[in-house]
Amino acid sequence: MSDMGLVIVGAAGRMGQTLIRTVHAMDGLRVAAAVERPGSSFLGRDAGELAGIGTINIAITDDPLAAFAKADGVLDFTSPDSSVEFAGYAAQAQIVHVIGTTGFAPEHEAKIRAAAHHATIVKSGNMSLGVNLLAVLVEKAARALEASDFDIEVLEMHHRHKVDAPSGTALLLGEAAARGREIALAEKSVRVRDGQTGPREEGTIGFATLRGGSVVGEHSVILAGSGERITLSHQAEDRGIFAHGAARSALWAHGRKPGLYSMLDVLGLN
Ligand SMILES: NC(=O)C1=CN([C@@H]2O[C@H](COP(=O)(O)OP(=O)(O)OC[C@H]3O[C@@H](n4cnc5c(N)ncnc54)[C@H](OP(=O)(O)O)[C@@H]3O)[C@@H](O)[C@H]2O)C=CC1
Ligand SMILES: O=C(O)C1=N[C@H](C(=O)O)C[C@H](O)C1
Repeated sequence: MSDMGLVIVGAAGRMGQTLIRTVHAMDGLRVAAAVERPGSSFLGRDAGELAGIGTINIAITDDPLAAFAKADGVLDFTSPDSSVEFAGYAAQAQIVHVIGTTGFAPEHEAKIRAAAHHATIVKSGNMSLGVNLLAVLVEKAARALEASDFDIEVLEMHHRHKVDAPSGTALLLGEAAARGREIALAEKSVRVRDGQTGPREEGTIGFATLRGGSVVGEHSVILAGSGERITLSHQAEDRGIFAHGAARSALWAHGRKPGLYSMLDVLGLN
């Protein structure tokens, strides 16, 4: 069988460059095209040279429709509005769309669900094996420990360039805790605390966000009881873990029927 051809959108970004290196090195996959925005200073540059692996004869283009038409799938770590647009194109082309972008509003999520009637979409706030396994552990811990005894807080730190908060991973871990507690996260999350907050409300899930320097991604879920505390955590040391998960998702999704899947489906952890 021929290699699966993938379009990397946002090819010049931190994840885009990591994806170019990962896909180029991986058996069964090839870089079919690399896309940046119209007007980008990277247009026309060779995607391999930009990613530090030498020429791969793929010039960065601003034409996603033409790129999607000749590919089997798309790896997308861009922005919420762009990912919604790309999901529409992936639906038209009836191909695989792996979405790693974070920071979606409910309106974006609804449009992605609609696109998944025709595209095979894998979407996750964190594509690493470690974080998805952590989510399974968090769900179990939250189920085992009563809300009256243990409070749950999610703490995250990322590099100074990150534009959304809480991180997609923090929300994914919060959702896992909420599943364990059989509550709706949207009704029980406390995303900001400032000033005279009053005491902590039992059963809520709190979020705290740190930003600075070059931190790739650190997450802790703290289950705090009286006299003891459990901390489940993950440190990402290299963006390659996310790119590897995205590439693996594309291979898993290839030939599968349209729908909206998660990394838990890909990893068989669901
Ligand atoms: N799920 C996961 O495992 C992970 C998710 N992420 C998420 O991925 C996203 C990107 O992160 P990161 O790589 O650090 O960000 P960067 O800003 O470094 O990269 C994003 C790139 O996408 C480009 N882009 C945006 N919109 C378009 C468009 N319409 N067409 C073509 N190119 C576009 C940007 O161009 P421009 O600068 O011109 O806008 C930029 O080059 C974030 O949402 C982040 O949270 C990151 C790591 C792991
Ligand atoms: O923006 C990032 O860098 C990351 N974003 C994802 C998130 O929002 O959780 C995943 C990872 O932590 C890196």
